[in-house]
Amino acid sequence: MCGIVGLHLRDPGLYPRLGALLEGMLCQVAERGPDSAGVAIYGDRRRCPAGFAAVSLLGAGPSVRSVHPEAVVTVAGDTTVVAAPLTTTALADAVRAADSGVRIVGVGTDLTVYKGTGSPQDLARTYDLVNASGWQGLAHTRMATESAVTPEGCHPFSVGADQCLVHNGSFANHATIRRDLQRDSVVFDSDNDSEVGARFVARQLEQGVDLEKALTLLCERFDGFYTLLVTSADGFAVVRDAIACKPAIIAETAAWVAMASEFRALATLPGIESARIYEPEPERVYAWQR
Ligand SMILES: NC(=O)CC[C@H](N)C(=O)O
Repeated sequence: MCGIVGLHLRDPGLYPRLGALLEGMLCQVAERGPDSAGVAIYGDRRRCPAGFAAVSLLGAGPSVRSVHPEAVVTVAGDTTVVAAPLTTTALADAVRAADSGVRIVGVGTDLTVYKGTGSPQDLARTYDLVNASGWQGLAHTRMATESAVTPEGCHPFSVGADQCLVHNGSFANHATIRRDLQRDSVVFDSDNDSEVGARFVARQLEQGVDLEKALTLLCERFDGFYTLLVTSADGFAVVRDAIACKPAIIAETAAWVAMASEFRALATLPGIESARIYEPEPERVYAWQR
């Protein structure tokens, strides 16, 4: 199990409703992942003001408040979000200097990430998801297969600026790929197999490969089961393994692109009656750009 939902808005008129639409979608896949739930929001200027960077943190102490005089700090359950008028690198460095025990689980100039264990419905309230606005968002409900039920093991895995990956399934050869990446100095935050996928994609993007190609390379390298939704500063992409045994459905209208593990999560989106609805084919990358 595990539930995935994602919404990429094309119509700016819907931006104020992003969080409310996403919360409705998330609640429809709650029982697919009762262990934990995570959310990523792109473009909510209340959470990450224009000209600011934001970092999402686990295990943050009060000292992170001192990173910048204009810092905006929000605590949402296990996650603390700190936004400040700095570059992403300067903010991450300042946060680590202020609190050496903190784990950074999201960073970007347009992105805020929330993770926690517990019931997805409760967590949606904790993250104040209903009031989020923005142009893109995704959410994941987790039933753990590969690592402990902890906030660190929760998806999304956001390991590069403004990037996120959520996964339904399990990678069979993740330990081998983890070792290969570690040999190339890649550092991991959790034992989760999905983090290996996120680190692999981040590495490709870092080397100048686009999101579509990065996911094609992932299909060549990773064995096992997966439906993945991967997002970047301007992208939204879906891919499934060669057997495609994990469910996925995509719907598109002129106003939005949406994907979910199950159709019922899409059933109440505005305009769904006239959407183009289809099941993504095995090992084909579906990608959209803002
Ligand atoms: N049930 C799933 O799809 C789990 C996804 C992933 N393997 C994890 O443990 O987080």
